[in-house]
Amino acid sequence: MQLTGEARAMFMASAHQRSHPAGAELIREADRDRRVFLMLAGEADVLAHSPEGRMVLFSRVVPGDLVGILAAIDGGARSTSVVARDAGRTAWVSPQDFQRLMREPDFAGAIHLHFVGLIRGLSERVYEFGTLLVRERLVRELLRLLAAPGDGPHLLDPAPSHMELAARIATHREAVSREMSRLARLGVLERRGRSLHVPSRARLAAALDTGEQIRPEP
Ligand SMILES: Nc1ncnc2c1ncn2[C@@H]1O[C@@H]2COP(=O)(O)O[C@H]2[C@H]1O
Repeated sequence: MQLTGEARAMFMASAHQRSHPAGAELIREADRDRRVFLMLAGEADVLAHSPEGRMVLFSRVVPGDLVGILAAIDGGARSTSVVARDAGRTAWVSPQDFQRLMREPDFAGAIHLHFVGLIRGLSERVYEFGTLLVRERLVRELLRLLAAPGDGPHLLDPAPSHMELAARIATHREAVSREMSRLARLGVLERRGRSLHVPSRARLAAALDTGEQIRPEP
């Protein structure tokens, strides 16, 4: 959730700041810590591990996002872990300061919008997991990752690994590798070094209709 404008200024007025290295566990699943973090620099993954060690990726935290709200609101344990993808910096407030901020209508309004976005995203994923094939889930996930609107060429740099994509769409790496090869054969994406090039979102979206009818661009 992006915290902007007045709500961000209110948060920063009570916040402490700290830097972290790549791989730092900013939040540990089931922990009792209840601080709320605002990402200032760097990115992080919201994730959980099954008892067998399988990773599920829920979301990506980018600069400007607020994370760690649930425990601060209900006093419960952390719902997931949040792990830094690279070196970065956060601002954090205590659960008591967060509760105080929540009594300010402007701040509470921003948090309500956050929960609406979270519920919409979760509903979309439950729908996808319940009804769609891996093939369709993968294309939808790639379209979400290609955040830029419009239909020009798009670049994911660095490209997400097949393992990461599998953790995002609740499948295994082999299934993702198979589908990525199929999409490359169709000419709707291309691996270029460490990045993934998508010439057209519309053509990638058309791959949702499956079939092998899409031809590589000349
Ligand atoms: N499905 C999800 N999508 C996005 N963010 C989440 C999701 N689940 C948990 N989080 C965030 O990750 C945080 C982990 O700590 P909290 O449970 O305190 O608060 C959680 C939310 O801020």
